[in-house]
Amino acid sequence: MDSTDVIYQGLKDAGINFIVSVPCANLKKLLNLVDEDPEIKHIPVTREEEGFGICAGAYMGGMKPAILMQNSGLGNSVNVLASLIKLYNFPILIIISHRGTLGEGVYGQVPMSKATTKVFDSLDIRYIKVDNPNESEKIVKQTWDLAYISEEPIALLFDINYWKRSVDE
Ligand SMILES: O=C(O)C(=O)CS(=O)(=O)O
Repeated sequence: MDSTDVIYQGLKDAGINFIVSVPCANLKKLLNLVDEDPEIKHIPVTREEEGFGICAGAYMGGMKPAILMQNSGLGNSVNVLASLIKLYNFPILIIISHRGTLGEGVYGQVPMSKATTKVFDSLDIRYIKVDNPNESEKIVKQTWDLAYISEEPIALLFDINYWKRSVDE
């Protein structure tokens, strides 16, 4: 198991069965695991705001939704998060590849990196920075469970160095 496998296992433990995604290089393996899983309906989308709307509909249809995205897409999602997801209390597990953090090589990733937590704070959306892959499976499951009972979206932030860390076997 590596740092991606434990996130995937947490999604399975949580019973997440509907996932939308906008790709990021750091999510490549997770996207493949999700796409190959017959128990998960995977919908790749072109913009994160579209994905949040689809997750809302899936939840109303009885599914347990998550979105896999890069933090840069949070900028595309402010209105849908405020005016639909938060307003009508949709639980969504938000798995974020947090780019622009230590080790980032792409300058264009820096502005949204600094804005990410401020945007979540302004929207009153809880977020958890996950640094230790050994805790990821439990955190992913518990975060969905908390999102579900509190009827709200909750984000997990995985920075650039997270994906380089190993899991204690
Ligand atoms: O591939 C990605 O994850 C990107 O966002 C493009 S780049 O910022 O890595 O160039």
